[in-house]
Amino acid sequence: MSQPRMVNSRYLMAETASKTAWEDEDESMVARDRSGLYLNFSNQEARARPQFIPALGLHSFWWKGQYFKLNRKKESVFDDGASSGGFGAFKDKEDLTISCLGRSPEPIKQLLAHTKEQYYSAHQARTIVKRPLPGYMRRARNNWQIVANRPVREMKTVVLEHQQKLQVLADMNEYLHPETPRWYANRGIPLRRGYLFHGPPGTGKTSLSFALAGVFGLDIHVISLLEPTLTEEDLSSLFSTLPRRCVVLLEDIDTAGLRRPVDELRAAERASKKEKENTSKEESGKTTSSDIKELAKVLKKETEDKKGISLSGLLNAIDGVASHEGRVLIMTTNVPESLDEALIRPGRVDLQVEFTYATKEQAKELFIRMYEGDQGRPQRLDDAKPVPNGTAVTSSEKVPGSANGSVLSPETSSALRSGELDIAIDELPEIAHRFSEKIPDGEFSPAEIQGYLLKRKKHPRRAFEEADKWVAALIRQKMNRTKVSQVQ
Ligand SMILES: Nc1ncnc2c1ncn2[C@@H]1O[C@H](COP(=O)(O)OP(=O)(O)OP(=O)(O)O)[C@@H](O)[C@H]1O
Repeated sequence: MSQPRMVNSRYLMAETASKTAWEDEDESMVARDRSGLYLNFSNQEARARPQFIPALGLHSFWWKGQYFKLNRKKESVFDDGASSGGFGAFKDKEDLTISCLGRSPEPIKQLLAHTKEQYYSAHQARTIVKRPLPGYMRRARNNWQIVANRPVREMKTVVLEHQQKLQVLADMNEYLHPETPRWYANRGIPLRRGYLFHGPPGTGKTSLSFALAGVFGLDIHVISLLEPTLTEEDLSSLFSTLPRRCVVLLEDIDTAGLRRPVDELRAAERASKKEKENTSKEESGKTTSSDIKELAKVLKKETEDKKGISLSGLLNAIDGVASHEGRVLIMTTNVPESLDEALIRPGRVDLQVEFTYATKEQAKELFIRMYEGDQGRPQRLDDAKPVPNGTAVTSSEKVPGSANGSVLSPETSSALRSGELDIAIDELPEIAHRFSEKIPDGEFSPAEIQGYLLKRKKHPRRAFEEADKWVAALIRQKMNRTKVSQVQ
């Protein structure tokens, strides 16, 4: 649609432009209620300006001095659902035919290369998030669906020990290097890399995974083992249909209740045997071996009926023959101790990263990040400068007011100058420091601190002043193990 001839074509189709949550919107298109105080989104789509695209049929345009014809054809085809094992249904199939004058297909090849380039430059600063298709739609060839296309999460927004970040970045950078596959192949090592991110909830495990996908420009494939319709066969086929390079995020592997059918059964058998023995001693040998067999049968049935992914099913998927090589697997857990050793043995997990409750230093960084101006540009490759281990770190990695940098970023300065915040320009590092002094070391998660600050989004001074009360209330809440917070 960037072709002037196409935009001015006399045959256009108007589409309601539905936007994703991340797309910029024109404020003037949003109505207000009668008081003028609150935004009102009723009939938002009807009010939005339509988007014009070439109508079905024949169009023509010029590109780089060459005349092209574009034919848009749409037809309904019947998909009998045989490949998906589902029900048949009519589906729209669209064909775009591009032709040009002359005998050589070269101009068309160039045009396609150009469109591809345009598409990628528009999507460069975004991360595509994919999840498994719903159970009934899974197909042999593609089981993944795009669920989000969001702006890249910049690495600097994940507050972690600098060294920790660098370690993962360097490891992943080396693994993704084009020469790595040959190196692995020459040594007969399967081309896989696995990380275990462990730590309490809300400490940044998922955030770091997204930021890593952003740094390396990879799509992220998220699987929750808690998904009720996910079978072991699905899991294997999901792993076998991954793209060449990608991040796979297996969340909360501990809560999945990975069952271990054989072990469980044996343990149950042992327990029941013992119980029987005790009873039989008491009842002077009335129990027969057929009783035990009967019980084992019932237990076996129960185990088989249990839904979910077994440990061997998961191991099969992540390193079985069908498992795609080249991917980076990130597993996250709140309770690493509960994991089976087999799951985290070297080769399956190559690097463990521990996430902890926030230190004072991290609380300070979170404070500064919260009140930074939001004119931040998406991270670009030319913003990155190499560090000795070969990994790129953005210049904004240095945190204002922290040990490794003391200057405010231009965005922060401009936000402060524009009077959006309730403090003066040079006060932020000092207030951030004084705020962090009030936060007990290693007791609150970054998510908790972020939540508190978010409620005082434009008021760093208030956030600092009310921190004592909030800290005391949160400590009380944690001690009493109550979910109800007194100060928010
Ligand atoms: N280290 C951190 N730096 C910056 N933001 C963080 C950090 N930890 C948590 N947050 C914020 O807290 C929220 C939850 O974080 P995230 O989902 O990454 O935590 P998690 O460790 O994966 O939690 P869970 O174990 O519950 O999945 C996010 O909004 C994130 O921005």
